[in-house]
Amino acid sequence: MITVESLTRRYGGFTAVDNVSFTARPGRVTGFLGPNGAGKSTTMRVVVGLTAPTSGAATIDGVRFADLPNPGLEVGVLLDASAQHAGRTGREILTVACETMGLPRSRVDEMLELVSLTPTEAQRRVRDYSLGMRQRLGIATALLGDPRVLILDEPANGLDPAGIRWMRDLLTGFAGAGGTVLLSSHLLHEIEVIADDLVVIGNGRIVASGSKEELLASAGTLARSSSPRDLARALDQAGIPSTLARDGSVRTEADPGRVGAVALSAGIALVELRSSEGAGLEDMFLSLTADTQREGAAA
Ligand SMILES: Nc1ncnc2c1ncn2[C@@H]1O[C@H](COP(=O)(O)OP(=O)(O)OP(=O)(O)O)[C@@H](O)[C@H]1O
Repeated sequence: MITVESLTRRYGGFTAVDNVSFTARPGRVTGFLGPNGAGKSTTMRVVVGLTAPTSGAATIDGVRFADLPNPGLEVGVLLDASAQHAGRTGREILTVACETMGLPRSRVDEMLELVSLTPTEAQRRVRDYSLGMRQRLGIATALLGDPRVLILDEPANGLDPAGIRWMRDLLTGFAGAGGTVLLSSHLLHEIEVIADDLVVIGNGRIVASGSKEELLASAGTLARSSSPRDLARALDQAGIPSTLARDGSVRTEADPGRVGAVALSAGIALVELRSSEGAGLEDMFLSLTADTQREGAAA
């Protein structure tokens, strides 16, 4: 289990991660979502001991990553596939990692086969790898020590469609066998398919967390009118918090009936009123992070 408790990370006067708490549990894939610059990578870097927290803590089964005696045997990490030693071949990278972890060399070939890197590709220097090949090598390195926890930042980045499906099956199988997976991705469809739990972050703060079903079921209502500001104001006056996206849609946790009644009594004509339930992860993500999106929420 990964536990993040009241984690804050500041850079000078800027707070990149602000009092973040969540858990990623065994047997489940936890999707970590948020707009660009929301604080996902910083949080993951703190979890794996690459960045020190300003305050708060992150532990893996109760132990800080830095205190794990042989971390590669317990936690598989892929944060930046391009950070691998560019002058080494894929095979060399896996061989060195095997030696560091005290594993038999036979693991190298097992992992190369698992991630579908051919013997010829394994002899090539990493600087000549495509992004998808680097990603596959990074996954091979993460899985080398047969860990029970995986922490992956954008692992599907650069993978071809077959690679994405392979990754999906791999992570689902890993969690199905009792492993813990914490996974960040901008590919919301991928997350929707494989995640059991979601943690959504915006501007360094958690804006939602819980099981995927729970969060998707509470997606609320979307309304449109030719005077969206008036609608948002009328809802506010009725004690219903709402978010006005730049595309003019108004989103709220209240049910459509209440929103319709407020619009009617305020004399505002609605051109669209619907429950966001079943609208999927993209709608939920845009709605939850509307205040923190650079572009404002899309339809
Ligand atoms: N070493 C650093 N010094 C100063 N600011 C930093 C540093 N590392 C990260 N930040 C800032 O912290 C914020 C969070 O960055 P982070 O990389 O965690 O975001 P992210 O959610 O992973 O974004 P993306 O989806 O774009 O990868 C950003 O504003 C970033 O510029």
